[in-house]
Formats: sequence, structure tokens, C-alpha cells
Amino acid sequence: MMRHLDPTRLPTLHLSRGLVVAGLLGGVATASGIALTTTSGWLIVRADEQPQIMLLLTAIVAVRTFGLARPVFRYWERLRSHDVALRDLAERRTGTYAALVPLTPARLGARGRTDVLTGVVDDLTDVVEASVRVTVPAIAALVAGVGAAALTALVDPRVGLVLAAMLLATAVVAILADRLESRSQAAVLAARAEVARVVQLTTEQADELRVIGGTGSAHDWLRAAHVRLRASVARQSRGRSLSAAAVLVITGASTLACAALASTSGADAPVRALLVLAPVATGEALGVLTDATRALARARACARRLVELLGRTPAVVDHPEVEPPSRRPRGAWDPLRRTAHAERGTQGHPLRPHGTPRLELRDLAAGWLPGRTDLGPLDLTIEPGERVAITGPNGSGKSTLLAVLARHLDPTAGRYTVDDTDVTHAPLADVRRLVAVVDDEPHVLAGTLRANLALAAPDADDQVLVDSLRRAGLGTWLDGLEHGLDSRLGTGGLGISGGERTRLAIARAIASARPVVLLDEPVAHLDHPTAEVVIADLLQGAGERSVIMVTHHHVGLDRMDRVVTMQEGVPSHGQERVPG
Ligand SMILES: Nc1ncnc2c1ncn2[C@@H]1O[C@H](COP(=O)(O)OP(=O)(O)OP(=O)(O)O)[C@@H](O)[C@H]1O
Repeated sequence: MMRHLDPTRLPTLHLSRGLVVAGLLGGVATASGIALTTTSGWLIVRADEQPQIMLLLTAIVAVRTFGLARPVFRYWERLRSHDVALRDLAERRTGTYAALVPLTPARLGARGRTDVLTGVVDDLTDVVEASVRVTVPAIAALVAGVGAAALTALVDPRVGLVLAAMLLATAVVAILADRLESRSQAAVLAARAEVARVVQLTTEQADELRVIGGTGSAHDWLRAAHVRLRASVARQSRGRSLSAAAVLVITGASTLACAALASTSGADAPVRALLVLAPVATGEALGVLTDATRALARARACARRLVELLGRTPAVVDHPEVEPPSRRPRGAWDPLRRTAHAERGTQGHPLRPHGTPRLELRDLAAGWLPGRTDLGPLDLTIEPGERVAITGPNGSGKSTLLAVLARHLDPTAGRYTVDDTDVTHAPLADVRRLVAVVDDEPHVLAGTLRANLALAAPDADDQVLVDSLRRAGLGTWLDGLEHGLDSRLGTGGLGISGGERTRLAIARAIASARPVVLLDEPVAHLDHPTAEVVIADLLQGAGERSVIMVTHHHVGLDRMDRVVTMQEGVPSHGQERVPG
């Protein structure tokens, strides 16, 4: 079953069967290391007594066995734990992406999608890695420590007790180190964020600061932020070295105690060597616990960030009348080819327009944050098949208008209707299925060209995909590809230019057969002649679809039916018709 990230739980340390098995394998590897050191000690001292070689053979075989067992079991543990972690990561990524979708774009803040995704991927990796870096070593250390204490107790119970006390003391140090690390990590992160904030502010305002003679104060401010960062990093390093030193002190004290006890135990010299070496080898094995606390503290901070992000309430949700999509029949629906019929049932007001619908905004206002109006009140009608350009200065609400049309944002006042159906009463998925969105950051997945197109049209056959590429102006490019639709794009695949990337996004929109295409500055990064050709191809390829394009440029405006100029959230000079 798919495991979703539970926002109420910090999912750092969980115990699964696979992790326990990996921990046990790690325990055998660690115990083999301890046994290797102690039996080697026994062997060296016994060999010094020059007994008959036959007497040493058993120990020689044991040393070789432990020497071989350690890497073999370590390798086996790594295979097992990474297998569990990678499967866990894949499941959690799927669950996390599914939880992110309803938050896009309104609840992801002003950060770009790439930043959000990179942050989420890194955080999730750290959370899942904690299983390998914390749970597995903790189980392994426990198994090996308890095993070492129990076996030495058979030789001398007092030495067994010292090892048990050593295990307990190291566990206490690990818990304290974890607390210290959590606190210092929070301080370092805050100090680093402060340095970044000051650097950004002072560089952005450098000219103004120079004019008002504030450069010196800005430098002082930056220096103070650096001093705070250096102090918090130093505190963190002190905490780390203190905990590492504490484990060494515990190991040293235990070794001294064992040496004293061994000398009074009456055991022969080789066994005494074994008893003295037991805490040295065990201490080395327990040392990994303090390292694990770093991974744990980092994972906890990452989990907290993820929980905060995924716990946000989506800006747009289905009307209470609308049944969850999972309970509704799923059928291929293609509004442009007019193949599907309206489904009946308790689904609010299902949206199943025949052909391209009429979109109407009446007295509509919308805002990204509660109590704020970033758009409207405005009236706007998009007739079926109409091509409308939206222009205007930065922040005038152009992208917000597209967000409302795609139902990424619901109106705070007024109405948005599609063929006279109020969209807020229609299933969200129906509205979203009407629109294809192309923005200035089209994403190319690492995968085949076919997979990149199938993202928007999972049921389309190759002929439809090839046709979409040709209509988006990528025919010649496609003909030049050795493997056609099987060519790999993205990381490790074919390089692709900015123009080709934009055309690929347009081909996706065409392949999706959605009747309304929303474009947010699709040619922002292209040179003028390329942009002209891309827009011409786009409008031709769009066929009978409605096209609404936000743009800062004048490129392609003469090909549009209408240009709407926005100013502070409303159309400024009415709606201007452009001569054809
Ligand atoms: N995802 C978001 N979350 C919060 N506020 C947002 C978001 N997107 C836009 N805004 C805010 O809404 C207002 C209108 O922005 P919008 O992006 O619609 O303008 P725009 O005309 O498209 O600007 P630009 O030309 O710079 O893209 C701005 O104040 C902006 O800060």
C-alpha cells in the first residue's frame, strides 16, 4: 500500500521488518569486528607462548572467519538497508507529490516550483536516509554491544558488567548529543538564513545605500550576521567534539577497569588480553552512535519542514456536493472529439461541454491570501475558439487571471462560469481537465520523448503524439532524431534548446486535446524571430481551441483576436481589438 507522509507524525525513525533485518545483519558485522580484535589479541599473546601450532589452528580459523564475516555481513546489511530505503523513498515521494498537487500554486508561496521541488526532494531524502543512518546502526550497536557484554560475562561476569555499563553510558551520551545537535542545528540554520537575508538586501539596495552613505552600516550589519553565524557553527562543532570525546573517555575508562579486573581474574594471559581488548573494540563499534545523532537531528528538521508544507490547506477544494473523484467512474473524455457523454449522479454540476466552451467572468475578484484582492473586480468573456492576449505591467494580475481560469484559485467575489455552469459547483477535476497550461518554465522530464508527451495525454497513440509535435513546429526536429519518440530527453539524454522546450510544452498542450490553452509568457526566453514562429505555429496548431496568452512582449499580438491590458488587477483601457 502507498504510504503517504502523515502530517501529524515526524516520520524520522520507523521500524519496518526490512530495517530490523538490516540492523541484525549490521549487528553481526559489528560483532564480527569485535570478535576479530579480541580473538586476534588472544592469538598474538598465545603465539608468544610458542605452543604447538595445532593449538593455535582453531584461533587462526576463527580470526579468518571473523575477518571475512565482517565485510560480508556489512555488504549484506548495506544491500538490505538501501533496498528498504530506496523503496521507502519512492513510495514517500509519490505520496508527497500527490499531497503537493492540491497546494499548487497558491499555497507554495512566491518561491519558484523548482525551488520548492528541490527543497522537498532534499528534505525527503534526508528523512528517509535517517532510517539507514540511524535505525540500522542503532540496532547493530545494540546487538553487538549486548552480545559482547554477554560473551565476556561468561569468561568474567565483572567484565561483562563493565561492558553493559559502557553501553548504557554511550546511549546516554548519544541522547545528549542528539539534544545538543538539534539545538545547535536550529541556531546554525537561523544564522545562515540571516546572513543570506542581509546579503540579498544589501546587494539589492546597493545603489540606494551608496547614495545615502549607508554602505558602512550595511557592512557592519553583514559583519555582525557573520559573527553570529561563526559563533553558532563553533558551538555546534564544540558539541560534536564533546560527544565524540565523551565516547572516547568512556571507552578509555572501561578499558582501564577491564584491565584492572582482568589482572585479578586469575585467567591466563591470552584470555586477559581478550578481556582488555573487548571494551576497545566495543567502543569503536559504539562510536557510530554519535554520528547517527547528526543524521537524526537533520532528518527531524527536514520532517518538520515537510509537515509544515504538506499540512497547509489547499486554496481550492471541491464543493461539498461533489463526490470524491475516486468514487466516480473514470472514462476517457475528449471534449474536442465529442466522444463522451455527460455522467449523471451526485457530482455537483458536472462539466462536460461539447467542443470548446464559453468562459465568462462576471464581477469577479480573487486574491492569493485571505483578505487580499490581487485581481478584479472584472468582467471578461472568452468566446469559443477566441485568441486573447493579456498584457500589462509586473504585478498587474495577469498570472492571477490565468490561475482563476485554470481554477488554481477560486473567486472571492463574483462568478466564473463555463457554458453557464458555475465552476465552483463543478468537480475541480472537470474544470482542470478543460485547460492546458504552458508557462515560461516548461518542464522536461528525464525520460523518452513519448513519456514527456504522454504526461498530458496518457491514452494517446503514437500517431497523435507525432501529429502534436508536427503541429507545434517540431516536425523537422523529430525527423532528425535517431530513435524518434523513443529518444531520451533530460538528464543523461538529448540536449534540448529553449525554443524546442517551449514547443514541446505546446505539443503537450495540443496532444492533451483540452479545449482551452492558457499560456503564461511562453516565449519569454526566446529571441524575437523564434518567438514569432513559435507563436504562429502555436496558434495554427491550436485549431479550434481557445487560446489565452499572457505576454510582456508585442510578439504575436497581431495574430490575436483581442488584447486585454491589465492595470492593478483590472483591464485598464477596456478591451482593445487588434486589426487582423
Ligand atoms: N503564488 C502566489 N502566492 C502569493 N501571491 C502571489 C502569487 N502569485 C502572485 N501573487 C501576487 O499577486 C499579485 C499579482 O501577481 P501576478 O503574478 O498575477 O502579476 P503579473 O501581472 O502576472 O506579474 P508578472 O508580469 O510579474 O508575472 C502580486 O502582488 C503577486 O505578488
